[in-house]
Amino acid sequence: MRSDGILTSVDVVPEYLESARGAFSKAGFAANRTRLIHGRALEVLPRLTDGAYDMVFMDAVKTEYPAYLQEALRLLRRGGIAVFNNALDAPHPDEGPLGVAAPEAAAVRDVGQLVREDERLIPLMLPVGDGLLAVIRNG
Ligand SMILES: C[S@@+](CC[C@H](N)C(=O)[O-])C[C@H]1O[C@@H](n2cnc3c(N)ncnc32)[C@H](O)[C@@H]1O
Repeated sequence: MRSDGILTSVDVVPEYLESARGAFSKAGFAANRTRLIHGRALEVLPRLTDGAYDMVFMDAVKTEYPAYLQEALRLLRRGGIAVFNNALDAPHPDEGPLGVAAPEAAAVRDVGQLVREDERLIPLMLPVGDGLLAVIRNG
């Protein structure tokens, strides 16, 4: 982040937010550099300011990824980046040969299609972990 950047994080588990608060403090970030919001992503994101964010990183409920994309595009400034974790989820032995559970896999595929169809967006698939899909909002 830039020296005047602020990180906003949303989670449904208060203990995780407290853990994050402790980690940021331990890493030397002043309390006013982070904003930790308790709640469900699809209830909190609509309350955040349009065009005010440089990056939106998503790693919560995969079936909600298409809705997160719509929220992220509204929140990002032009040139900002939306990043989806687990975009190339590897097969899991408990979940059969198709890998991730079908509705989750379908939602991740839907994000890919939405990104391909939107001429404002530039996608980049990064081979990190289970795949990071980065989407630049170019318009
Ligand atoms: C895979 S973990 C995120 C891990 C984190 N990105 C990291 O690298 O340490 C998913 C997180 O999403 C949170 N979560 C689950 N459902 C959510 C929702 N509807 N809205 C916001 N956060 C949610 C969980 O509590 C959990 O902390």
